[in-house]
Amino acid sequence: IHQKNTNAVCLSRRRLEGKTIIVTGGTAGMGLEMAVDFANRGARVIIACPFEDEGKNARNLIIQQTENQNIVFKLLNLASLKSVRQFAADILKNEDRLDVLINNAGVGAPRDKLTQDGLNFIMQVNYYGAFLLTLLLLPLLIKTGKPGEPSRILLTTSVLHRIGQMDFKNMNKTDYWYKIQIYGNSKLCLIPFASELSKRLEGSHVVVNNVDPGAVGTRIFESGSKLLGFFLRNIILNLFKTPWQGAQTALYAALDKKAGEVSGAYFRNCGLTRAVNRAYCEKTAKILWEESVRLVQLTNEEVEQCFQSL
Ligand SMILES: NC(=O)c1ccc[n+]([C@@H]2O[C@H](COP(=O)([O-])OP(=O)(O)OC[C@H]3O[C@@H](n4cnc5c(N)ncnc54)[C@H](O)[C@@H]3O)[C@@H](O)[C@H]2O)c1
Repeated sequence: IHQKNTNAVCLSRRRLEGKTIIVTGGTAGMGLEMAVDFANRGARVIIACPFEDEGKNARNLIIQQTENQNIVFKLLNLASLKSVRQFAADILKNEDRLDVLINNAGVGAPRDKLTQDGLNFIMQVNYYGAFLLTLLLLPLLIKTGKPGEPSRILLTTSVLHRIGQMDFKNMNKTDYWYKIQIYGNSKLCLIPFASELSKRLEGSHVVVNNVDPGAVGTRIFESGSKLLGFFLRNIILNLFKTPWQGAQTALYAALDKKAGEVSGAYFRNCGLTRAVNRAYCEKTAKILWEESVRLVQLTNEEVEQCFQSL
């Protein structure tokens, strides 16, 4: 239904005065580019990550570049269920609206195998953390969305979802031969999550979509290996999109009028496309939902509360 923009640049001229946008990981890479763009359009932009210095520097840089003072940095560690709950509670208490939630933060290389919550580190940052945060912020998103002007949730996936697996008996397995497998698993989970959530939000003015930025030259896959680091910096990164280019699909999905008319969809290169077929199995999506609720330790009453204002 959409004309594909082959230059893959978000052409929207929409202004965002009076709107509030959260960009997780809006402190580096593509997230920082998104935050600068939203700030230039006049939005209140909340950026979040677990690193105080990175966050403060990013906030200063955005204010300097855009002259928009309405930029907030908040600590958020997606690898901790407690931190996600604290961040969400702070937002629900202090913000009166939330127009766009961009679940952008992600990690590629494992730091710790398991987190304090007993979950696989990459799975928790890339998937469970985004799952919990999104559910907890639903009341504010539902309150903000209006007919013709929905609030929007974006979930950042990757072409690597294609190598992903979902083994419900072993969701937090760490001993894969290729570490990139866990990254693929986490990115695959975000697709049935978007489908299932979009169904549960039917009748509301909230849309939820996946965005796939393509291959982008950021620090995400930097590891301790000097040789790999050399290849990444000098060879691979030059072939990839720049962070600004990589940010364009998320900007399109957050701003374009037509992109706000679909839910449960997958965007790449500023246009609609589809994920791998098995990502759309309804039965799998339902099992994944239940399993995720259990693993992020949400009670059924809490889940009901998230949707209460529907
Ligand atoms: N770079 C690529 O080629 C590529 C391709 C497809 C998808 N993606 C996805 O795009 C998103 C952005 O990646 P990027 O390439 O800009 O990476 P990046 O490493 O430059 O930025 C990642 C951001 O996430 C934040 N972050 C890291 N750990 C966190 C945690 N525990 N809690 C909260 N925030 C945390 C970082 O502080 C940073 O702001 C990620 O979800 C990534 O998986 C990237």
